[in-house]
Amino acid sequence: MSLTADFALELRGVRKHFGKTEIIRGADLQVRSGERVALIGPNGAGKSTLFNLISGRFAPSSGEIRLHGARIDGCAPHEINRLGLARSFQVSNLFTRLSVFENLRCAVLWSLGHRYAFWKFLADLRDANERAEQVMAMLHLDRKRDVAAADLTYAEQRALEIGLTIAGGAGVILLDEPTAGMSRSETRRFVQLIREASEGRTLLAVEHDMGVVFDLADRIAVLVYGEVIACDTPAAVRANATVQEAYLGAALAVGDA
Ligand SMILES: Nc1ncnc2c1ncn2[C@@H]1O[C@H](COP(=O)(O)OP(=O)(O)OP(=O)(O)O)[C@@H](O)[C@H]1O
Repeated sequence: MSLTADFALELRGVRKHFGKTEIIRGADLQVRSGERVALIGPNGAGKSTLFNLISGRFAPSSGEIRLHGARIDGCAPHEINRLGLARSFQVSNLFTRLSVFENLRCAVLWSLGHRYAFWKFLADLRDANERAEQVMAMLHLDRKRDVAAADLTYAEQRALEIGLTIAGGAGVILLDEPTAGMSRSETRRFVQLIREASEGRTLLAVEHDMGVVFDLADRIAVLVYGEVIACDTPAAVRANATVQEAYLGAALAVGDA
């Protein structure tokens, strides 16, 4: 099988060891453009490590990571970001003293890059204002336009955090446990918001809440001991005996309890 640009994101035989311990052990994953994939697996399976590899925080020990067909393994995080992949952390990216609007405008301006011509900056600023307003409306944060990020509710901060990735122009978004720490009703609303905001974009999300996973994902990738043991539709993954045995049986039993 050849590597192609048909996939927004592709991992081939990715390995990562820390010292003598191999944490990611030949992970393969293909995410199509516009697809929403949830990455699940038991604690310590390597989900965060995989995100760190994709976003450039760590370089793989071996294997390939491709974004729209181009190799990104070994690239710095800011280079990968410029190529259109953004990672949404749990609130850590926000400028807490800046308003909602200013945060979004900063993300747009960053994506436009620094061009040291004043006339160009003014034109960019107009575009950035418009884009920031659009994303703000999409996130239903227009009523909080001038509120400092620090004064938003937790769910609003998470929404703004996702907004930064979108305002920055990312086509591929990694979400770290998007609904962690939210109440049931917040979670329901937030899943809907993620769905709307990610329309036309590619999403890879680590999520522990199986309700969210099965509600949001087009496909579910199951990582166990550093290997992707299945990547399929929610129904197929639910019915997969190996997944049941390795992880999902226990996770669903806990979720159902
Ligand atoms: N920088 C590092 N150096 C050494 N070991 C590490 C490093 N980062 C992660 N590990 C180890 O890799 C393993 C996988 O950790 P990771 O956080 O990727 O798992 P996870 O699937 O995200 O777990 P969880 O669901 O609990 O967040 C763990 O045993 C962890 O201790």
